Amino acid sequence: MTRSANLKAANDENWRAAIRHRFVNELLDGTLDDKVLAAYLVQDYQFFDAFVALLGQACASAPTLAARMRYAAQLGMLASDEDTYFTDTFDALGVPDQDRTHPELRTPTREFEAIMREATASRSYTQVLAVLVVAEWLYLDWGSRADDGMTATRPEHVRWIDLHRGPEFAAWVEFLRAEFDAARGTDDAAAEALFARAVAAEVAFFDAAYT
Ligand SMILES: Cc1ncc(CO)c(N)n1
Repeated sequence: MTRSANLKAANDENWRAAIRHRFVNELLDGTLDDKVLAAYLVQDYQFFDAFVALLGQACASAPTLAARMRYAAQLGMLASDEDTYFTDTFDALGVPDQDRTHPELRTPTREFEAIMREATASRSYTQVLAVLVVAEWLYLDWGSRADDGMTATRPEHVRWIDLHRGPEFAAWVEFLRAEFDAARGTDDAAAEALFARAVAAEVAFFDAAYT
């Protein structure tokens, strides 16, 4: 098995808890409460901030121009499609400016920020990728559940689902996994620990939207 597949299997319980989470079920069904979606997205916009910084570090730490270009392209997508989704949905749900820029951070958001800050500060391609692989692969896994049929119809739901499935997003995840599986370093233990913490944080992040 590849390193990424091994680590996913080692964290199978939390991984499955995340992709089958009530939040995902209700999102795909289109029954998600607007308050829950807003609470989630307000926290996720802060996640997004640290995530973009982490991708910038991946671009800096990548060993080849080809890989750097892939990160640059993905950063461009995030700055357009994904950032626009947040803004449009905050407008649709009436989220005030303060909550878009300076919300009170929930515990799982703080934990995710700590994980991403740690990976970014290490400047280690392996550690950066450990976190990116979890964040993107786990989201592809729940997003792909919609391929078997979903009943969500509102743009606030459908656009978020569509950002995390389909051939382009799947190819991005394949790229990240291949980079992670090929990366060689002396910090495999640190990368494995970050991977496990990130999977646990994904479950807690969904939980927090309901509290
Ligand atoms: C918490 C979380 N994990 C992963 C993603 C996808 O990168 C996201 N937007 N939010």
